[in-house]
Amino acid sequence: MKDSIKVTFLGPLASFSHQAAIDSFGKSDSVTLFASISFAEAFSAIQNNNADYAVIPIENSTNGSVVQTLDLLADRQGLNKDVTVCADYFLTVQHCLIIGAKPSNDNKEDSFKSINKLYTHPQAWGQCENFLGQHFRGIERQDVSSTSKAVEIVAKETSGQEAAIASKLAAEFHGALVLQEHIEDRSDNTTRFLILRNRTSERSSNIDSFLKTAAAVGDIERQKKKRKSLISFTIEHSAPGALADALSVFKKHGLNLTSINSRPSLIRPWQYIFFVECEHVPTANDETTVHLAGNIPHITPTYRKEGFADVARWISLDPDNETFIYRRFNQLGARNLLYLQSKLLAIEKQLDELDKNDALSDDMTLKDSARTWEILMDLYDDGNTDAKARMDLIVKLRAKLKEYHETMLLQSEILRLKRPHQRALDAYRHWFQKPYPVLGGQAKTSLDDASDLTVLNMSPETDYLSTFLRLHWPARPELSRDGLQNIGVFNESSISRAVALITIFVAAIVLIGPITSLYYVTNDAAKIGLVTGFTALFALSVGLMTNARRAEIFGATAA
Ligand SMILES: O=C(O)C(=O)C[C@]1(C(=O)O)C=C[C@@H](O)C=C1
Repeated sequence: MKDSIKVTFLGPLASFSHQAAIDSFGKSDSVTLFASISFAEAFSAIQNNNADYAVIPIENSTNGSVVQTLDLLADRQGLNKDVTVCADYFLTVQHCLIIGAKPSNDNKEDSFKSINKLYTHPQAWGQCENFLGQHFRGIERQDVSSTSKAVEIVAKETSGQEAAIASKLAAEFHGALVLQEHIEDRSDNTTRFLILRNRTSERSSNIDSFLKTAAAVGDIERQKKKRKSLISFTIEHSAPGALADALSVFKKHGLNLTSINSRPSLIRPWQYIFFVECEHVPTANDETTVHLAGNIPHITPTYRKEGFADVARWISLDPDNETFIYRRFNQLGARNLLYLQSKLLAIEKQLDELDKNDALSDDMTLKDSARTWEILMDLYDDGNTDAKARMDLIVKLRAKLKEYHETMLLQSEILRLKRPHQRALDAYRHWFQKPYPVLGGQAKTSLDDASDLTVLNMSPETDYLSTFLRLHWPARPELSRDGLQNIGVFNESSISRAVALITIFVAAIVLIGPITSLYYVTNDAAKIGLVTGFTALFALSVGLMTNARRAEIFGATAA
């Protein structure tokens, strides 16, 4: 027997999401419906293949978008990268005011008056604003994870002081009492649900074979004719008209825009992720939406760069290139040179043996070939085996020695490269590791051994003043990969400018100071004290504010 398909929805049972799941997939042995405690949990059930489908609300005709769902679709942390939308379903949503037990008094208005706290899902408040404004102005409202959770809470409360906003079905399911039906502002109040699946899963690839009725995907004729797509992207928000240009591409391709939403990108303020839904009639060779993204000017499809591409993006972000940090492989470099050296030692020994052989030979021409290149060449051209052996060895030697010397020079360059700054290394490590290492395999360990790391840019100033300023410079915060922490980012040129200004100012004081003060001071002891003080101050400021070496400080102070 085939495994039943697993469908998840926002629980507990009897929520509107549960109703939408039953309507879409039906109730049978081939379908297992199970509740998730949040939308995020339903998304991760799909990502981890713990569910085949998830039924998630995306928008309501009265109250607009479900922002929690948009945020999960934006997937800023790359947690749900395989989650995709495969169908949608429209559910008429009728709300009721529900209490835990029968009120003592039959007068509805009196029962309303005894209620001092209301519970429901945040999406439901805005769908019942007229009713709430009329009867419950100023009454405490408590957001809960779903409408059925709200009923579960008030069902335990029998004083009639707490009420939930939810469906009639939820009231029946939890054994609660409906005080007022149809409290929604509009009789056509409808919530649209998306049906999600994991794009890598074979099992869920044919949604049509699982949907209970054609209604679950809308009018069947309409579905045959039109295809719906949800595309998310960001734009270069500083480019004038970028959004208008992006949207005009949909028109050009005959795509009817049915909705547009945006959420903050959380990369920088006032930059947005746009969600555009469009409908079009598929053609025989339908690749419209596939090519669409490439045709939108200034568009950045909001897929997250992964792995090596993501690390390369991060490394190149730093304007001072302090993050060009790589392993230097000191041990491997040393070992490679040792192998090359051993190879040359072997060639050297073979050459020595050939020399000995030629020296002891009775063949006078061969002996001469040790001294005269032309004779060696003649012998070689005549096919003399000794000369051939020597020539082959010379060619080998030439290639190996070249390789050895080139490697040596490269290695000596590499040895001159500086260690990364601890500050840059800490920021890189933090970004690389949180919430999980961005690279897999051995590359995961590439930043572990600080003593074997090198930074490729020319090291910025290493004097004490620059170091002090770097530690205290007001930095622009940038969100780390885990979305939890801010990393301080600043431009090294601001530090250089500040150091230059402070240095000029102090230099002026230590040079002009003694001249002017000696003019006014007449006492000899005070004069000696002043000269000593200013000389010490000069030596100290050169030591702290410049990267002069000891000999240079000594020389400058003596002068
Ligand atoms: O709380 C529920 O019952 C849900 O299924 C969630 C939800 C929503 O988020 O839109 C579903 C339909 C209604 O619009 C109200 C709440």
